[in-house]
Amino acid sequence: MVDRANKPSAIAPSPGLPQPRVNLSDDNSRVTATLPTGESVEILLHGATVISWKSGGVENLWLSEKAVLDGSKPVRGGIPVVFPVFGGPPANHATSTLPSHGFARNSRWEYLGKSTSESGALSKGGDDCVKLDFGLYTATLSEEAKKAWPYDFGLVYSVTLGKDGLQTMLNVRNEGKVAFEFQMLLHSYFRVKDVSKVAVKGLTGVTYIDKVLNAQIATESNPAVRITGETDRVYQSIPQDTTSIVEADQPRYDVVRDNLEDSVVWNPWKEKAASIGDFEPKNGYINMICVEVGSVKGWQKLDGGETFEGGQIIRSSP
Ligand SMILES: O=P(O)(O)OC[C@H]1O[C@@H](O)[C@H](O)[C@@H](O)[C@@H]1O
Repeated sequence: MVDRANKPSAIAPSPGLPQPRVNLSDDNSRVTATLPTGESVEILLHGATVISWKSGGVENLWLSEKAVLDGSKPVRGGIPVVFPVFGGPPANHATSTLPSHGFARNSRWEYLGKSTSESGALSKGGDDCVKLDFGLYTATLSEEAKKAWPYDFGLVYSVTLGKDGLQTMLNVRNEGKVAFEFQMLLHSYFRVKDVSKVAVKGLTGVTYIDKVLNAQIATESNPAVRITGETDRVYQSIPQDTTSIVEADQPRYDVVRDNLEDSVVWNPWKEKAASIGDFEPKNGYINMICVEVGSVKGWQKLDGGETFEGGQIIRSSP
């Protein structure tokens, strides 16, 4: 055998790349995931509520110090999932006996497992993001909720943590033969340093219902919506996909809607925060703003076997 002068050296086996770490707590109450680059997310099985999302070492979500995390009531803060009705249910509708914002945020979801994907919206290749799936079905619903909303449904909520952001998607499936109508909303509480320096952009020209002003209907003329008092507005049929939260003129969060047309902008301000028992500290309204993506104008209707999927990608600039 002739020895080649420029024999290639043996290819070294590629060292194991660091993987995302995923942990289900010993009491089966929460799932945490951390990327090798340091980003992390924490989700309670109660409500499939994301209660923490950190990037660049900074917490992006506001969580009340008095938030009840034991499953006895919805979580005040993080990202509660609102389904199948937004706000107080209307009389004469199939949701009429449900609690405000529905049952999803107050039900125990099942953890369906993790996957890493190279093709997701937040992936740039390799194992650089992790997707956590949670399920809620008619069979696992409380008897009370089952009675109040007697449809055969399945929800899969996927939370994907990437280096560049967080994606949360809700998939709704009608598992039965009878059609049902629903609304959905992802009630994100964003953490800010000082809400008086915040502007919400991307809503110009959009019609909204002002819940603080007796549900008066108005059109947003301001390219930068500022929060100067109690704010509770339901922006409808928004043509622009992205709503941006800017703080002290610096980009802070971009909220990109996926197959959802509406967004609620909410801040309780001083008096309302004082009246909410689990809202602490009482001046915490200074450090939060809710921009909640959803489908809340009218109803989504699903016939038997049909599915709907909608959600958001949030990018943070800490
Ligand atoms: O206190 P809850 O049920 O969590 O709701 C908080 C707020 O949620 C917002 O989505 C509503 O527009 C507000 O009207 C409401 O006050």
